[in-house]
Amino acid sequence: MDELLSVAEMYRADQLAIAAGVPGPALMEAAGAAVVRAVCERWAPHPTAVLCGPGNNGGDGFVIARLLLEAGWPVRLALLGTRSALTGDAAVAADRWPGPIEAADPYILKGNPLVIDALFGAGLSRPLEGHARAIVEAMEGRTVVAVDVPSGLHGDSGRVLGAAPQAALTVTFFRRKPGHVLLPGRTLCGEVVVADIGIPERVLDGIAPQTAVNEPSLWRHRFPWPALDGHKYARGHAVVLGGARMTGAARLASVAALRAGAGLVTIACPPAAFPVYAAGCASVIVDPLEEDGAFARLLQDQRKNAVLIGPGAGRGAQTRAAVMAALDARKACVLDADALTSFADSADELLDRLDKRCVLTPHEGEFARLFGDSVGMDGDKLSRVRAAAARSGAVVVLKGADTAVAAPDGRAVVNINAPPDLATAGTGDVLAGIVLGLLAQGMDGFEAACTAVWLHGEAGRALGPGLISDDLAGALPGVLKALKAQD
Ligand SMILES: NC(=O)C1=CN([C@@H]2O[C@H](COP(=O)(O)OP(=O)(O)OC[C@H]3O[C@@H](n4cnc5c(N)ncnc54)[C@H](OP(=O)(O)O)[C@@H]3O)[C@@H](O)[C@H]2O)[C@H](O)CC1
Ligand SMILES: [K+]
Repeated sequence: MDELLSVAEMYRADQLAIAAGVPGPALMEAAGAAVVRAVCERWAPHPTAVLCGPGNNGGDGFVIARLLLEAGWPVRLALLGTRSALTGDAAVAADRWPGPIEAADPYILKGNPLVIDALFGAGLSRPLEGHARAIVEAMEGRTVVAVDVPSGLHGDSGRVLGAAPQAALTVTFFRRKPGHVLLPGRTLCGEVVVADIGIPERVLDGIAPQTAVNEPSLWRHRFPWPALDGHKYARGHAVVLGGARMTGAARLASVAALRAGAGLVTIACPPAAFPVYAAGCASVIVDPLEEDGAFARLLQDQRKNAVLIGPGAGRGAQTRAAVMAALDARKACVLDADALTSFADSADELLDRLDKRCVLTPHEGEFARLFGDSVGMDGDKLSRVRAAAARSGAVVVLKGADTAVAAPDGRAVVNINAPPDLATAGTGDVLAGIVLGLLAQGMDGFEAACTAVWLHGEAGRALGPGLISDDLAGALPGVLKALKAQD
């Protein structure tokens, strides 16, 4: 599993490693050596400036400068702050640096195309200002190798505090932090190398991380592959509420639910729209809702076990009533788009009714409308999605290029396989449909959401530039085949 450790958890990992007998200076030596290894694998020796900060990130810098010098590289080292203010392992590392210590002014970058950024790492505590900010800004246009994180990037949030350089390579230690995968951090880090510096894996038992990169090892063992002796009803009967006018959304979602493995999919729609839906995918059942209360009656069929409401549903009382009908019928639910926005003025009415069999799939705008009052929009993506899941009791998928998924019990993942090509109309409807298809097959809400987000990203990658949402469901068989081959 690819855990993501918060800054506090990373410090804990350090302490646990030291308590287990790995000396602090040995960790710093290994950290520096790992950076040098990564650098030497990518570049031939050329003039390099190592910028060291006042803490242990700077200590790593002193090790790196010494090892590069020993490897024959032309190296200059500059320190932000004074040598006498260095303490602990950083002071030990500075003692072992044989060369001059220069002042960290932008001029040191002149003539040094490669910059090792060891100014601030996990200990960044406030926005960069003044001198620190000036030297970070002066790195623009150079090839930057960041130690742990680009200085100014916060390891928990992925946000920039004041300024941060664009790194070509970031070498971090033991595990990545959320800031390496959340935007804009992920972009600023460039290539990320995770180095083993001798922290024993078992320290994770004492930390029990709750955050991970979304990858198949988290949920593959629960994927509902069809049984040889199964039949279609064993694979669930999913229902999609179709709207009167934006009919494409429900059609995209229904096909995606089928491709994700649901045994049957029904679109329930206004009678006037029946011909449009019926002319769509032949594998989808279309059921016109002839009179008031017809949707609730349709859901009385116990075999219909999962419901999607929102894509193209229209905003207002009718959609709110449909959501309440699905919740009253105790179906596994995916609520997306208009189903979320319809509760913008009465969020608590919805949030008080949800449970972990409900998956909400908002983008940032829908999230603000539904959770703006209870959770707020100031926090980073991971904190907000976690707070939203805790508030609602539901699984929340906060969509974007760095989609994050949280369960009400505190578990969360960040998804990293989605290409930018997925930023096109209708792809959210397809995602909602994949979640629906997995819920219909009995997957638990959090696992269904994580699986769906990953499958959606892989389908996007398989198609690449030029993809439109109509293509995505068709790419799922190939993605699923490859996933199955890994078993
Ligand atoms: N297992 C590991 O991950 C290992 C990591 N190592 C490296 O250690 C750093 C973390 O070191 P730490 O000393 O805790 O923190 P930093 O070096 O990142 O920064 C702390 C100093 O920076 C000052 N600071 C913080 N923010 C600012 C700012 N905006 N402007 C100016 N100065 C700032 C801070 O000052 P305070 O006043 O806040 O105290 C500190 O002086 C980790 O990232 C790794 O690189 C080890 O090598 C071992 C293994
Ligand atoms: K750094």
